[in-house]
Amino acid sequence: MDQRENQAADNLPVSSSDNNESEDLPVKERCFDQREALPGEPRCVVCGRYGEYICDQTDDDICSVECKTILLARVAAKTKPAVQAAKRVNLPLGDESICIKDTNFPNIPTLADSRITALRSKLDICVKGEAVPDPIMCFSSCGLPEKLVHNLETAGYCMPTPVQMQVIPASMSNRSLLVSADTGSGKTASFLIPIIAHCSQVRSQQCTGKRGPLAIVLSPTRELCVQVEEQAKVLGKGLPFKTALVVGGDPLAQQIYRIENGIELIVGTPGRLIDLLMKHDVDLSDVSVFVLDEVDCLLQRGFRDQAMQVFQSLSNPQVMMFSATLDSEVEKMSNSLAKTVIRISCGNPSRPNKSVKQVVIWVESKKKKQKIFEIIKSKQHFKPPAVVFVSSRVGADLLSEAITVATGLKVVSIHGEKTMSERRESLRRFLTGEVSVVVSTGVLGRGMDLLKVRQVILFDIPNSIDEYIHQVGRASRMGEEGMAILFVNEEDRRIFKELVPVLKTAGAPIPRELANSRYMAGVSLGSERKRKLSSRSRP
Ligand SMILES: Nc1ncnc2c1ncn2[C@@H]1O[C@H](COP(=O)(O)OP(=O)(O)OP(=O)(O)O)[C@@H](O)[C@H]1O
Repeated sequence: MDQRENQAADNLPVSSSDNNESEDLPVKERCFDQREALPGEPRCVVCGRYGEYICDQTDDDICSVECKTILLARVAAKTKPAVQAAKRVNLPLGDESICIKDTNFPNIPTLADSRITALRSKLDICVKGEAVPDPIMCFSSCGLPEKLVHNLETAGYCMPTPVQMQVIPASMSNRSLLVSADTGSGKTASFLIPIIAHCSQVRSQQCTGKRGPLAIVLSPTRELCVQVEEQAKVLGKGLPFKTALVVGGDPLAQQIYRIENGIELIVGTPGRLIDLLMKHDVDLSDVSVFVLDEVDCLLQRGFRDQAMQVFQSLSNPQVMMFSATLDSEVEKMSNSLAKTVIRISCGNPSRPNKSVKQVVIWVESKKKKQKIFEIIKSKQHFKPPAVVFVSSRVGADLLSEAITVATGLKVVSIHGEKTMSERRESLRRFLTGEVSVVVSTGVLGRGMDLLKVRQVILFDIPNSIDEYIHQVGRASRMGEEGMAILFVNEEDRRIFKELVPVLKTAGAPIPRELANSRYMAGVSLGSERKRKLSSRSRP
C-alpha cells in the first residue's frame, strides 16, 4: 500500500513522519476492521469496503492488509503458470513456514511474530502447544491445490474464517489438534480442506493403482455424516478425491462396494463403521488422518468404545478433534488419542453463539402446546423456517401432527426411529422450503448446517448445557442473527444452575419464576437482583 497511508503491508505499523492523526492509527489488518464505503469514496477492489489504502504494487484501492494479501495472491495466481501452484502442494507437510512465508509468492506480505500474536488476539484465536504454525490470511497462500482454491471460491468462501485460518496450517503440518470454536464458525471446512489437499497430493504422487482410504471422519449422527460428505464432495470436485458414506440405515453392501472401488475419505458413524470393519476386511493401513467431529459427543459413553475401536484399527494417524463444546474431561481423553496435541480455541466456545438472541418463556408443561401454536400463528413472532426441539421420538411425531392441525402448516418430524429414507426425505422437504417447521429430537441438534434457519424453539430443554448450546446454535450460521425461544418450567430444574448463568452472560431476561425458583438456591443472579432487593428495602 502506498500513500493514502503510504505503508506496505509488511512494514507495519504506519510511519509517524507526518503528524497526521490517521497515520498514527495502525493499518487495518482484517477487512472486517474496515468500515463500509460512503457514497463517492473509493472502494476496496476485493471486498467493497472503504478503500482507505492504495496497493503499492497494483495501484488498486484496498481496505486492509488482508485484502492486499488476497489481491496479490490473485494477481500472482493469474500471472504464474499452474505448475507453480502444483509445486506448492508438494512442499513437505512438516514445513511450518508453508503458510504465510511462502517462497513461491514472495510478494505476499509476511507478518512478524508480534503481529501474529496481535492478529490471533484480534481474531479471538488462542493456541496452546509447541511451535504452532502461523495462521493463514487467505486460502491461496497455503499451498492448496489450485482446483481446491477454485472450488472454495465457487462455494463462496472468499476468505478463511478465523478457525480455518489457524486450523488449516496446523493441520497441514501434520499436527494433531483439539479445536473448539463457536457453532456455525466453519469448523467442517477447516478439517475438510487439509484432508482434500492431503489426499490429492498422495494420489498425484502415487505409482500403484491401490486406492484404499486415506482419511476417516467420524460424526455422531447420520444426518451430520451426510452433510459432511456432501461438503467434501463439493470442495473436492475435479480432484482425485472420492468419498464413501458409512452410516446405518443404508445397505452395507453398497457401502462396501464403494470402498472396494477406491476412495480417499470415509465419513461415517461409529456404530456402522465398526459393523463394516467386523464384517468386512477393509484395508485401513493408508489412513493417516482421523477426525472426530463433535468429539465431546463421540467420547461420551455410548460412542466412546466404538470410536476408540476405530482409532485402534489405525496406525498412528494424525488426530483432529472438533466441537463447539469441550471440557477438561474431553481434553484429558484427547491425550490418549494423540501424544502432542495443539489446542486451538476460537471465539467463545462453550457458550451459546452471540448472534442468537435467547428468549426464555416460563410455561407449564400442559400449556406448552398452546404456547407454541400462538407463536407459530403470530406473524410477529414466527420466523420460518424454524426447528422445534423436543426430548422424545413420540413427542416429535405428536407435536408435528398437533402443529399441523392447529396452524394448517406443513410440518415434518425427524428422529432416530424413522428410517434413513424417511429422515432424508423430511430433511429435504425442510431444506427446500416445502415445509417450514421441522420437529426434531437431538438428531438435528449438533452440527447441522440448516442455512436458512433463524429460529429454533426448544419446546423441551435438553438434558445438558452443552446440548443446549448446540441446539441454540442451529439458529445462526457465520454470525447471522437468529433467535432461540426456550420453554422452561420447574420440571427442567436439573439444568437451572447451569442455564441461568449462561442466560445472564448473554444478557437474556430471566423470568421471575426461574429467578425465584427454590432450585436456584445458591446461584448468584448478579448485581441486577441485588439492586432490586436493596431498592425494595429502602423506606
Ligand atoms: N470461509 C468461509 N466463507 C464463507 N462461508 C463459509 C466459510 N467456511 C464455512 N462457511 C459456511 O459457514 C457455515 C457454517 O459452517 P460449519 O457448518 O462448518 O460450522 P461449524 O463450525 O461446524 O458449526 P457447528 O458447531 O454448528 O457444527 C456453512 O454454511 C459453511 O458452508
